[in-house]
Amino acid sequence: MYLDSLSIQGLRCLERVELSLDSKRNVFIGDNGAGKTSLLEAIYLLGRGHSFRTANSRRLIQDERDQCVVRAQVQNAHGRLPVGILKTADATRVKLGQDTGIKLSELARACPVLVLEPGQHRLVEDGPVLRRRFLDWSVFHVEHAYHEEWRRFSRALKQRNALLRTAQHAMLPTWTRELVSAALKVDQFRRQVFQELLPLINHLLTCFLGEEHGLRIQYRSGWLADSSLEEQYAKQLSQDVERGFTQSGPHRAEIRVSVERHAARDSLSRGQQKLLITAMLLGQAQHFAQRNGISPILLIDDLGSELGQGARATLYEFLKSYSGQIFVTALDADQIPDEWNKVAKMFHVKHGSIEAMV
Ligand SMILES: Nc1ncnc2c1ncn2[C@@H]1O[C@H](COP(=O)(O)OP(=O)(O)OP(=O)(O)O)[C@@H](O)[C@H]1O
Repeated sequence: MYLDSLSIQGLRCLERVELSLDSKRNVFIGDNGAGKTSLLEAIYLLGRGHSFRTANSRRLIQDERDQCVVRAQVQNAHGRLPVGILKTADATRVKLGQDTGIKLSELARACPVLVLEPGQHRLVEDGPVLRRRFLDWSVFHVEHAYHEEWRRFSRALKQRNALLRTAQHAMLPTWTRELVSAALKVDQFRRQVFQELLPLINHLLTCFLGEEHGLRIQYRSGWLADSSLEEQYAKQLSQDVERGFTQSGPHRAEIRVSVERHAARDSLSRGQQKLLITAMLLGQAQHFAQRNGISPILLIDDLGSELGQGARATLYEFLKSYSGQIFVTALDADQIPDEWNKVAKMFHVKHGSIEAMV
């Protein structure tokens, strides 16, 4: 699966861009502020429905415009599929083939994409939400029943929370039973996928940080391990009523990353954090490929920045054997592995316009 061509209109400084792409490696070189990250943002938008830099679509849309549009031809095992996404300040419209009104989940399946970019230190530094999303991306892409179970869980949680806030609790046992049933499924999927991901990530951590890295990554379900979820809901009922929400469950799950009992965010340097995140994302890409037989699109912003020589060599080695399509940005061509000069398609980015180098 890869993007054959790409068209962008009205996204940040990219007024109108039309590109014919290489199925494997595409490199974008340009000065600060030229529009390189915006290009990656456009591709990410196609596969995720939102930006990795902002939750506010208005910022993504070029000043003076009221919408941005990204279109691509996806080449997959069944042939060519046109995909497109249009964003206004408060709406998103998706097109797959000739069909409009498509759900974002369908777009995500057609165009799986992962990004490695400087802002991702938040994956380590922020609370559990981003790490849950990290795991859920993998679960969604390898366990197709997961999405429905997650929706069932979210619906039951919403209903239970609404009931907790009223004085009418007659339906509470029914929705609690539904919540427990969906929660256990969600947890089971997550736990299984986490077990598959972990050895891949650990192997990459060893490559990047050496045998003695001391990092430990654990999955926590979102409720205490010493009793069943049903028992915990029974025990916590009066507190849940008092607070007006359900305190335990998959919505409180966590991927805990620690070094010698300390949270990773308190004990790793910025560079080590970057290596940890790189290992997590590359492990995720490998896992996707093992389970689906195809590799997701990899977006790498500012290739090689903040990495020492050894780590950079490990990353280049990984990318060399990566079978999926890769998009990288860099300030200078000398940040790009030498052997790529012959095989990659090179583009020059300047003031929001992008030209293939000849
Ligand atoms: N909504 C917008 N409308 C128009 N221009 C915008 C908008 N948002 C950002 N820009 C401009 O887009 C330009 C491109 O930024 P981008 O982050 O893509 O650059 P970059 O090439 O990745 O730079 P760097 O190497 O410094 O990260 C910036 O100059 C920024 O001012």
